[in-house]
Amino acid sequence: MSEMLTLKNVTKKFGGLTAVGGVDFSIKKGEIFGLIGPNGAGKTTIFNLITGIYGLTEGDVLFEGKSISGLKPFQIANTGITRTFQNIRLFKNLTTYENVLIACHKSASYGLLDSVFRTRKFKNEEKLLAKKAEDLMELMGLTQHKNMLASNLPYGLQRRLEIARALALNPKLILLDEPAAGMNPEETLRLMELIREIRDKLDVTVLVIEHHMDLIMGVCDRIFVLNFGLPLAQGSPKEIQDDKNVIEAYLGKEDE
Ligand SMILES: Nc1ncnc2c1ncn2[C@@H]1O[C@H](COP(=O)(O)OP(=O)(O)OP(=O)(O)O)[C@@H](O)[C@H]1O
Repeated sequence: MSEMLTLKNVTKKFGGLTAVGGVDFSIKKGEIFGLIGPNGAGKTTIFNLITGIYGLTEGDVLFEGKSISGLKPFQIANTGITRTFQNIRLFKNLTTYENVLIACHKSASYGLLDSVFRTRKFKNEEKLLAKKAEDLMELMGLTQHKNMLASNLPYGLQRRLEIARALALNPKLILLDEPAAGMNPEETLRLMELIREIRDKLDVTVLVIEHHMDLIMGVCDRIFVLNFGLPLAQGSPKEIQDDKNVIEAYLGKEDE
């Protein structure tokens, strides 16, 4: 498996606070990679550094072997990295279908005149984009809620809709920021299956931040643990579960 994303000595300081310091990890193509750590450990900051929302203080981020540090967020999205957010960001007054379809239109190749004169090119492409939106809704279990306003969807489905929208941009790598937040155990289990399907059916590599340990341990190939912005451990779910430092970071020392 070739390396898809590589973080080298990734560091972000906010004034005197080192939110992320000296983080190194590599994600291989086709992996489901987990990023965990206690609250405030720096996980979302790492997503913001990868996607260009924040600039790096030190270090480098490479995507498919090329540095992407310094690129603007839209340029990074164009290389094939998309994400979801901890606080859901949907078009609340549009339907499920419209939310996905708008994102699909990012890949439309027809011009303004084609759309004004409704040329054959326009009509053919519109059909393909509609089919793509339908397929994504099907994959994410949203078809029966197609015409519901995003604001009226139950919370768990809004999270799935966010993922469908991120997938509509044809990513090679998707970053999921706490996708199971607010979900019940049954919804979380379904989400685990969906994350596997995204990797297996769409050939998308996944980097996921999550506090639900059942999800992380059940779905990830490898896991990276951050504590106070610093690397704490890296390994398979079993290795992480048995790691003394990780147990201490989450539960505290036995004699405390
Ligand atoms: N824009 C910012 N300005 C100043 N400090 C920030 C900024 N963004 C994050 N921080 C700080 O950086 C640290 C890491 O925050 P971050 O949100 O990345 O943690 P997290 O691991 O994602 O936490 P959680 O699990 O609670 O979402 C925190 O101390 C936070 O207050």
